[in-house]
Amino acid sequence: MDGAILQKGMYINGEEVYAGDLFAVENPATFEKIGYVADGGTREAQMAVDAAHEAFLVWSKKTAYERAAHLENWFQAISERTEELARMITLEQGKPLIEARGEIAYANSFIKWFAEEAKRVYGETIPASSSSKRILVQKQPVGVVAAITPWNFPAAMITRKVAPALAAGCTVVIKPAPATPLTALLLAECAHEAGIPEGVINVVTTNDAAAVSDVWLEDSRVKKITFTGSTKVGKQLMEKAAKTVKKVSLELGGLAPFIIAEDADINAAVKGVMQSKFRNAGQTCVCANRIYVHENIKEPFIDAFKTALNSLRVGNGFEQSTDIGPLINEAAIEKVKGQIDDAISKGAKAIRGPKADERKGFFIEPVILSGATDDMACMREETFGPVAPVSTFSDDAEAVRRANNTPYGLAAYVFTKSLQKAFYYSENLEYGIVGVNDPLPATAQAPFGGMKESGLGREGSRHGMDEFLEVKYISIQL
Ligand SMILES: NC(=O)C1=CN([C@@H]2O[C@H](COP(=O)(O)OP(=O)(O)OC[C@H]3O[C@@H](n4cnc5c(N)ncnc54)[C@H](O)[C@@H]3O)[C@@H](O)[C@H]2O)C=CC1
Ligand SMILES: O=C(O)[C@H](O)CS(=O)(=O)O
Repeated sequence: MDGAILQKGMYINGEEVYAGDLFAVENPATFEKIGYVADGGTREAQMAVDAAHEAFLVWSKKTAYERAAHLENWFQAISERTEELARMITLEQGKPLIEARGEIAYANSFIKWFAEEAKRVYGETIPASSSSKRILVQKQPVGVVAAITPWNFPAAMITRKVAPALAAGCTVVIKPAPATPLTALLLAECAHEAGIPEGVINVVTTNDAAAVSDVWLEDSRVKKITFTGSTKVGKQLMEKAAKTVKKVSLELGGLAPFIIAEDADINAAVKGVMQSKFRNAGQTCVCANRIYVHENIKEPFIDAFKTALNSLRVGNGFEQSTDIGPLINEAAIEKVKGQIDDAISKGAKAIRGPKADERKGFFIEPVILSGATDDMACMREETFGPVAPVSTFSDDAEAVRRANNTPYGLAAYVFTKSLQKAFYYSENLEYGIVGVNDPLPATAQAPFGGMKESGLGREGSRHGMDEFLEVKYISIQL
């Protein structure tokens, strides 16, 4: 092993912990090893819950104002290390540096938002039907929370869970994706610097996700599982959580329809689909996955879309000209290529954008698939890549029917200038998030989450606090 590069232990009970083995973290744009990280197992998983449980007894008894102050200090520490954090995201995940900087700001906005929400965890009194009784309702933290997070937003998917958990008075054990553990450890370092007490935040890095998460799922001291990732894994976690009736929040896969109504501003629609489709190389759960354009405006839309596609640059995220970085791994490349081949075999026409310079890396050029039909894999399965299938529709009812014809229900988009169409679509689309002329709706102030098999619960907004709180009814007989 090259001793010159980064070597990091886990962060448990305020200390750096090694487990004997290490696993490598590689740059998806160059295949270079950027660091080695401790490969935790069941012992470290247990240690983390022990630490979080001990810390919960004190952290949960702090006032909301004390917890808010700690979160504000964490926010400040992250703000001061934004560039370092952003560069780590680009190194281990590949996204363009400008997007990585944006992710740190987005991640930090949850810490700022929930530092404020901590002070607004209101209870209530309810008029009793008996004159000799008084009814109180209090909200209390659920306890130790286990967070299992993905590689596509290695910072934001952690703070979107940890910030409300800490604000509510919970403590956390985190298992980041093995592809992007270094960002998670840097966030923990910022929390340590900010003075968040030992045991409140714990990070267990591992190449054996199931071994670590099974310890947490079986431990009755862990009261909640919060997960972002594939629907397949989300279902497995939900099933295992049932054994100890843990609370569960799931942000799972999407299959976002992007509908362009007959009256839409075509240039605005093209700009919107470029932002939604190609952000993070298409590796977001809310990316436009299926583009439905009214048949009467298909040609001008495709022409404008093709021009915009050709302006994209594929390359290393550290190069200022890069719009699309690498995908996360070989399996992602194979999955995306498979969907493209399937579409072409079923009659789609591929309009390919610029290739990456010939060099290493999990690069794939962006592509529009014109003439897409709903039987194609790219129209039925989450792509997680820079592929834009375009299909036409004749009327709004058809567009809604086809958009809803999926087990997924995370995000949907509609571009129109008509108020009537805006309300028709937004009220009839079966999705937790509907962007009306807005391709980038995600923000800390708003509830983010899916319907159907795209998940359970909401992250962000005041709703994000409820996921980490128990509602206690206190009845007093006078
Ligand atoms: N909704 C979203 O934001 C995301 C959706 N995905 C979808 O999932 C597909 C596969 O991507 P992956 O990164 O492989 O997602 P994944 O669901 O396999 O991984 C997400 C997290 O779950 C962990 N994990 C995996 N298997 C586990 C198990 N059996 N028990 C406990 N934890 C486990 C991983 O280590 C990672 O931390 C993507 O192509 C995409 O379609 C992936 C990442 C984020
Ligand atoms: O998991 C994801 O892909 C993110 O939640 C998407 S967003 O929050 O950055 O829009």
